[in-house]
Amino acid sequence: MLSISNAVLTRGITPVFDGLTLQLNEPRIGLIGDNGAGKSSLFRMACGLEAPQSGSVTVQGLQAFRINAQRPNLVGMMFQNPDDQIVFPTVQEELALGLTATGLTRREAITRARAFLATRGLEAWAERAISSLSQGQRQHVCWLAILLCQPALILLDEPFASLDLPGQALLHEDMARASQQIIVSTHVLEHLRDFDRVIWLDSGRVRADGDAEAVCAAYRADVAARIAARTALTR
Ligand SMILES: Nc1ncnc2c1ncn2[C@@H]1O[C@H](COP(=O)(O)OP(=O)(O)OP(=O)(O)O)[C@@H](O)[C@H]1O
Repeated sequence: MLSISNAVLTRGITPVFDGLTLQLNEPRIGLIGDNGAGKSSLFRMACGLEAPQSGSVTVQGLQAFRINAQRPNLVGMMFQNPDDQIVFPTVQEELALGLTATGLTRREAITRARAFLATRGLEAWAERAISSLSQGQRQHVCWLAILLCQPALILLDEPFASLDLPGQALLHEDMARASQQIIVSTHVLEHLRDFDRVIWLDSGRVRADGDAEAVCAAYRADVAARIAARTALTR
């Protein structure tokens, strides 16, 4: 599905990836690693927001930078910060945005968005101003927008970060039901327990890749060792 081949990405003078290669085909893939490891950058390349200076990134064989123009519903991305994503003032307009990209008129899209909110018991949200929602509620709106549009590949960048416990449980349930490929970056490793594959990124390189439990255990052990070394230094 998502193929990254020898991608080199540099931001200003900061090297992010220096020849990253990954074939991502499993239904559920987790991305873990320290702050700055490159998780969001990988997502930005995968949805075509950022192109590598060399190498290629394709989704279903289509160059990622062409997705927006040629198949806008191929990849759905949920940003770490919902305010980087939401463009419309009300919930129903925001949800309708992705639907209009699939060919519906604005009126049809709004009707569909309202009906969808009703199926989730959230009809009261339809005309609510986005600015009146909490951070977690905005993240929920971004997730609803993805569910509504049903993109083939879903990228979730720290989707649990602002959600309360019921919201996290709901997201889990929705993900379990979804038939699409989903790639999730998170610092909360428990969320990846049932995943098919986890990749640990370390300074833009793949440090470990494979079984979810094994990769998470390796990362936890590395973090514990670093903390212990730091504690020993400060004694
Ligand atoms: N807007 C930016 N301008 C310049 N460099 C950036 C920018 N955003 C990220 N970087 C750099 O790109 C590299 C990868 O960052 P990225 O955001 O992909 O990491 P991440 O793994 O998603 O981190 P986090 O866990 O904090 O979300 C880091 O070295 C970071 O400093």
